[in-house]
Amino acid sequence: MAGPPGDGAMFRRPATRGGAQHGLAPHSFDSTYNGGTMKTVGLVGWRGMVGSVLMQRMQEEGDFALIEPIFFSTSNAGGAAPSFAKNETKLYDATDIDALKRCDAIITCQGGDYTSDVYPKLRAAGWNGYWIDAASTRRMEQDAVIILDPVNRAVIDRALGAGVKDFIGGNCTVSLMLMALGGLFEHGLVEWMTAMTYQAASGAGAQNMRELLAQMGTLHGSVAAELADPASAILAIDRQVTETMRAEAMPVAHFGTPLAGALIPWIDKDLGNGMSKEEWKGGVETNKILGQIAGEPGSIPVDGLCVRIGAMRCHSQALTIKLRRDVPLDEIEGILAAANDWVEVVPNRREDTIARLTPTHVTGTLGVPVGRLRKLAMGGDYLSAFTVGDQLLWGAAEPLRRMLRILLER
Ligand SMILES: NC(=O)C1=CN([C@@H]2O[C@H](COP(=O)(O)OP(=O)(O)OC[C@H]3O[C@@H](n4cnc5c(N)ncnc54)[C@H](OP(=O)(O)O)[C@@H]3O)[C@@H](O)[C@H]2O)C=CC1
Ligand SMILES: N[C@@H](CC(=O)OP(=O)(O)O)C(=O)O
Repeated sequence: MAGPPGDGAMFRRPATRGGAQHGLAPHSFDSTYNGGTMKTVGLVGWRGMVGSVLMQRMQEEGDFALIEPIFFSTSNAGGAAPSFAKNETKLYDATDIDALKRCDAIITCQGGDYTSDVYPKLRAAGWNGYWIDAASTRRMEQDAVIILDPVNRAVIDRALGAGVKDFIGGNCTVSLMLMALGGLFEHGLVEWMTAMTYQAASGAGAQNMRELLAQMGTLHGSVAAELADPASAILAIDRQVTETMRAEAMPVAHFGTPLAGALIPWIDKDLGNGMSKEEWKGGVETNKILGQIAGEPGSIPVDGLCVRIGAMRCHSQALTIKLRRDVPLDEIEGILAAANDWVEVVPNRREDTIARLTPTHVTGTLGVPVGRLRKLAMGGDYLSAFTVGDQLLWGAAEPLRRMLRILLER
C-alpha cells in the first residue's frame, strides 16, 4: 500500500494505482492523471532562469521517465503545462495547498518569497513529503540539509536515515568552491580559507543579465564612431565612456550602478557589521554542507570578499588556503582531481589557464576547473587556487535534480 498523501513513501516502495489513497480530489486533476502510479513530483518555478536550466538537465538525464511530474504556476494556473509534461497537461496553482499536498516531493526554484509563504502552510496542513528548494530561505534551519552530494553524500544519507524531509540547494559560490576544493576538505587539509569572488550577473537574476548587456551596448554606442576610426585618441574614447557611465541615460535600474566596464564589490544584503550576506554564507554554508557548525569546534573559518563582475553566468573565485601541513603540490593536485567526476585540475601555465580556466570555456558545462595552484610566499602551507563554475548548473539546478535521484534510488 502507498503511504498517506505526500509522505514520500513512493521513494521507498512502489505506489499503488488509483487516486483515492493519495487523497486526490478528482475534479482538480486531468482525468488522464493516473493517480500516483508513478512518483508524483511537483515542479514549481520551472520556467524561471534556474528552473529552465533544471528542466533542461532533467530532460537530458531522463529524470522525467522516473516520475509523474505535476507542473505548478504562480501566474498561469489552468494554462498549458510544458511540452515535456506527461499525463498532466495543465498547470496547477502553486499556492493551492491541496494540490501541492498530493506530491510525494516538491522541487521549487520559485524563490524565497514563495517558500516563506507556502512552505509553512503546507507543513501545517500535514504534508510530510520531500521539499527540495533552490531558495536560501530554509538553508540554515536545523531540520534542513544543504545538498551537494558529490561533497556531502554522507551528510545527506544520515539525514535521510533520521527522517529529514527538507533538502535545500546551497549558495552558488559555496557549492562551486566545494566542487573544486572538495578533496582538500575531505582529506582534512584545510585549516582556514579566504575566497575572493568574481560573480556573474546571472546570480542577481535574469533582468540583471539583460541590464549588463544593455549597459555594454550603451557604452559601445557612445563611442562607436570613434572606435571605427583607428586614428581616434584612446583617452578621448575613455573620457566619453566615463561620461556615459555617469550619465542619467545609463541603464542601472537593477544593479543600481554600472557593472559593464566596472565592478560592484558588494553582493546581497548589508549585515551591518561590515559583512555582506553573500560573504556570511561562505562561512556558515561551507561548514553546514560539511556537517559542521561555523564557529564551533571542528569547524573551518572561511571568509572573504564577494564582488560582482561583468561575466554572464560563471562565478570565479581566487582562494587562499592555509593548509594544516606542507603537502607537496603534485599530491594536492592528485587529491583535488580524485574528489569527484567534475573537477578538472588545470596546469598552472599561462596557455592552459587562458584556454581552460575562464568563464568563456566553462559556461554551459558541468566541469569545474581549478588551477593557478601554487604555494604562496608566506610558506609551504599556504596554497593559492582559482576556480570557475557555471552558477546555474552546479551552482543551482544540478544539486536539486541529483537529490531527486537519490530519493528515487532509495
Ligand atoms: N539566479 C541564481 O543564480 C540563483 C537563484 N537561486 C534561487 O532560485 C530562485 C529563482 O531564481 P531565478 O530562476 O533567477 O528567478 P526567475 O525570476 O527567473 O523566475 C522566478 C519565477 O518568475 C516567474 N516569471 C515571471 N515572468 C517570467 C518570465 N518572463 N520568464 C520566466 N519566468 C517568469 C516564474 O513563475 P511563474 O511561472 O509561476 O509565473 C518563475 O518561476 C530564487 O530563490 C533564487 O534565490 C538559487 C541559486 C542561484
Ligand atoms: N547570491 C548569489 C546567487 C545565489 O545563489 O543566491 P542564494 O544564496 O540566495 O541562492 C549571487 O548573487 O551571485
